[in-house]
Order: sequence, then structure tokens, then C-alpha cells
Amino acid sequence: MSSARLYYITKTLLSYGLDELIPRKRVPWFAKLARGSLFWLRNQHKDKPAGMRLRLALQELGPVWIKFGQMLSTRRDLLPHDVALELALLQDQVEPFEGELAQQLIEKALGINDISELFSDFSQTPLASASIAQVHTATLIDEHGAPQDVVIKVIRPNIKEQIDADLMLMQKVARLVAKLLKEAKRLRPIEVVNEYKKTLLDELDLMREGANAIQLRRNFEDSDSLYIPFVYSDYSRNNVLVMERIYGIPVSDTDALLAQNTNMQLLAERGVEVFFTQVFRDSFFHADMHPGNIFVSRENPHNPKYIGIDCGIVGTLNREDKRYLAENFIAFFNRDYRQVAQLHVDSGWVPADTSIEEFEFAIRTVCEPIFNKPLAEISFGHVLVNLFNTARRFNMQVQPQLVLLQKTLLYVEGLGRQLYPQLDLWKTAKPFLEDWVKEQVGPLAVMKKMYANLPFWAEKMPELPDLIYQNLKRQQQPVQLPAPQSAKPLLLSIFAGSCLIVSGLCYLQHDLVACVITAGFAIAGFIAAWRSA
Ligand SMILES: Nc1ncnc2c1ncn2[C@@H]1O[C@H](COP(=O)(O)OP(=O)(O)OP(=O)(O)O)[C@@H](O)[C@H]1O
Repeated sequence: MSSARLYYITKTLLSYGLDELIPRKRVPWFAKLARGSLFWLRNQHKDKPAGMRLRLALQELGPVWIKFGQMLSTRRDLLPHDVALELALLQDQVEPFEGELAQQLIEKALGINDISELFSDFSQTPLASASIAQVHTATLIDEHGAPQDVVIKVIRPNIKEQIDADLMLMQKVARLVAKLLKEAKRLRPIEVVNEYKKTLLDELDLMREGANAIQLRRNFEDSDSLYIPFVYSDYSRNNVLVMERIYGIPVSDTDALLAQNTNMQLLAERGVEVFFTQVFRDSFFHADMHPGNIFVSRENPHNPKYIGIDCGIVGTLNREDKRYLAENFIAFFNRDYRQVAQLHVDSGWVPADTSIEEFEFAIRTVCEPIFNKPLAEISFGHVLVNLFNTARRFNMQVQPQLVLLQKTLLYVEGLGRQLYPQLDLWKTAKPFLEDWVKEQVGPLAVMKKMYANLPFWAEKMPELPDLIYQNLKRQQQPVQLPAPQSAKPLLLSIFAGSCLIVSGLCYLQHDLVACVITAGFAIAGFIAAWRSA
């Protein structure tokens, strides 16, 4: 990092008095000495509250810090409410870079001499310009010779070096804060900055964004609720992404939506539906759902469809995470806090020696005020924020993917209520949660697991006759023969295993009756084998 940049960042942080946020008695002598030696850099904004000073400093430091502040503003679990509100005001207003330079970057990335070799009507004036990338419009002649309206997203030149340098300093600041601040254990500055670093570096790779968009598009191929623009992968590189241009209405433009008689209730409910489908069906969710990335199709306002862009940040969940969410939500909305506490202990999410009574009491204390409202007005996102905060106090490591989900949920709820203030989130979401839990524990779940194991059994099947033959043969040889009764469990297990395979095959053939009967034989066989072992 250049020393000039280091000096500039230090100067900005000090002139907004951010060092004063660390209690003086916790600052070691060498840090006090270093601060004293920079005596000409004084807090020039003493009259302003801490949150505002933080926002102004980040604004001045540029895109990497602004984006960091924007991310922090969604972490209501970490920041006081007033600071979070201040940070939400951060705008990344950055100057667009030269259109001609964008054109050169595209030509170089795609290995062409002139942009007109692939695109006609390339517009050097950007359609949009953000901190990391800039978007231009063009027309692409596709492989069938048809003209297609596209947008080309180009990463800003030299941004990587600037980001690397700023991130390095940010990590240093985080380490310092972790050492000096009493609240460091709760705020986890090092983890927060590392998470941010990962998100930011992911955003720099447009191939990754393209791949995410392709996956999401596939997941919602036949959906009435969500459309993801087509990505032209042949023309996409790490710093250039070419995709279908869409002409939807920005979701924040409520007037335009109302003007075309959009069914606002359905639109709001579909937002929740799309989110829960992504989470529970696909385990793959768009995690940058700010209003600038969501549009509504102009077609069929009575059957409104979202259009999602900017798939740079996605979240994925494993089965365990989904179980955590579904079971906790259901227990919460039944106001069964003991069950919530018990779930955390039984699943090993909190240490086994956690006192259920104490944990239950802590959850009740933070959640009862939330449930004091009608069910329709309750925020899932806030329930999660409170649950995570309580669980952390009881030594649970909340996984980053769950935090990402909680943030996205807050956005989705905010969006839904902005579109249709009476939106009943719980009514819309409950079927998703209950169906998922049922699927995990019911007979269907057993069938599914058997189905998943079928390839293994199919592979082992040809070996079965050999195994039976060898085993029987061994029994005929008195010297090697184990105790006579020991063959019974094996034979019974072979029988039960075969029934299980046949049952699986019946399931595949949709012959449920035969499937259940053979599954019954399999279970009986296993029980008999176990009892005679
Ligand atoms: N497929 C598209 N069709 C039409 N306009 C688009 C398309 N993709 C992007 N845009 C326009 O470009 C803007 C910026 O795009 P995008 O959000 O992908 O960039 P970004 O650099 O990630 O921005 P941000 O940091 O604000 O999320 C969008 O808000 C939208 O107005």
C-alpha cells in the first residue's frame, strides 16, 4: 500500500474522531504515543454523533469503505440501531469511467480488434455506473443471426489493486479493534472484515456472477414468479459479462407498478414465496436483494413476475442449516421457547451442558416483545437477529451463511411490506416450512433416502449371489464354521437388503403398494437379524 494512501486513511479516521470510540483506558501506551505524535490531526466533527462521524468518514474513504458501511448497516445484530440507520444512508456515488476505456477493456477481454466485430450499437455512455463495475448497452448478433439487446458489464480498471490495498488496511484496523475494544467478542471485527473481503473479491469475478445467474435461471425456468436474464457465456470473461437486456419496472417505483394495475398483494407474496423456494427447495439464494437489483416484468401485471439481476452474491445452505431454520421458526411461531432451547442443545448447536432453563428464559426475554404484535406484523428477520444474538451469548458459532440469509430475509420483508403493507409473512411462509419438515421426517423422506442409495445397491447387487454362495460353502466346512447360529443374522440381513432394493425399484416404478409391502419385509428382516445377532 502506498504510504500516501495509508496517511490519507489514517487522517480521515482521526479527523472524524473515530479513535475516540475506543475507551482511553484500553488503549496501550504505544498506541497513545502514536496518536499523540499525530497531534495536528484532531477530531474536527466533535458536534456530530458517532454514527454520523462514522458514515462521513467511510463516505470520504471511497467505494471499498462505503460498501463495507452498507454491509454493516444490515447487521442489526452487531450495531446500535441509530448507527445502523446512519450507515444505511451511505450512497456509492462514483464517477463513471470513460466509455472509450470500457470499450477497450471489452475488446481486450474478448480478443477482438473492434467492438463492432461482435456488437452493433455499443453505447459509450454507460447505462449505470457503480463502485465496482459499469454497465453499457449494445446489440449482439446471436448464432442464428438475430439481433439481441444486451448489456455488457465491465469491471473498473485497476480496481483490484485498490481493493487489495484497502482491505489489507481494513484487516489491520479490525485486528486493532479486536485487541482494544471490550465488546470485540460480540462484534467479531476480524470475522466481519474477512466475510466482507470474501464477498467483495467474489463480486470482482464476473464469471462467477454469470455462473450464479445461469444456475438461478435454471432453478426458475418454469416459474411464474421469477425471471433471470440469459447470460451469453461465450462472451463472458472474469472482467466482462454479457447478458440479455431487460426492460422491467424497478421494484421501488411503486407509482409505475400501480399505474399498470399490478396485483400488489400477489407481487408481495411472490417475493416471500421466491425467497423461501430458493432457500428450502434449491438451497441456493440470491443474497443481494437490494431494490436496485429487482425489477418487475411489464407483462401480465395481474400475474406479476420479478426479474432479478446482479447475482454476484448468493448464499447456499446445507441440510443442517435448513433444519435449524425450519424447526426454529416453527417452534418460535408456536411460542414454544423451551422447544427452541431444547433443539439447540439436542443438535449440538450450543454446548451440551447449557442450561435449558436459562437459555429458554433468555430467548423468551428477547422474543416475547416481538410477539406482542399481531402475527401478521412480525418480522422473521428480527426474530432471527434476536435468536442469533442470544445463541451467541450461549457460545453458539452462528455460521456466515445463516447471517447472510438473515440479512436477505430483512430485505425481502422490507420489500414485501413496502409493496403491500398488510402482507402476512407467516401465512405465506408457513406452508414452505411445514412441508419441508414433513418431507424430512415422513415416509417420503425414507423413500427419498432409499432412492438416493439405489445406485450403491444396484452396484452391489451382482455380488450378492456370490456372497451368499461363499457364505453357505463356508458353513459346510466344519473346521472354519463359526457357531451355527451366527449365519442366521447374515442371511436375514441379505434377505432384508434385497427386499429394500426391490422396494426402491417399486418406488421408481410408482408401484407404492408393492413398495410399502417389500419395505415392510425389509424392516421385519432387519429387526429379526438384529434380534438373532
Ligand atoms: N440485464 C440488464 N438489463 C437492463 N439493465 C441492467 C441489466 N443489468 C444491469 N442493469 C442496470 O445496471 C445497473 C447496475 O447493474 P448491477 O447491479 O449488475 O451492477 P453492480 O456494479 O453490481 O451495482 P451495485 O453495486 O449497485 O449492485 C442496474 O441497477 C440496472 O439499472
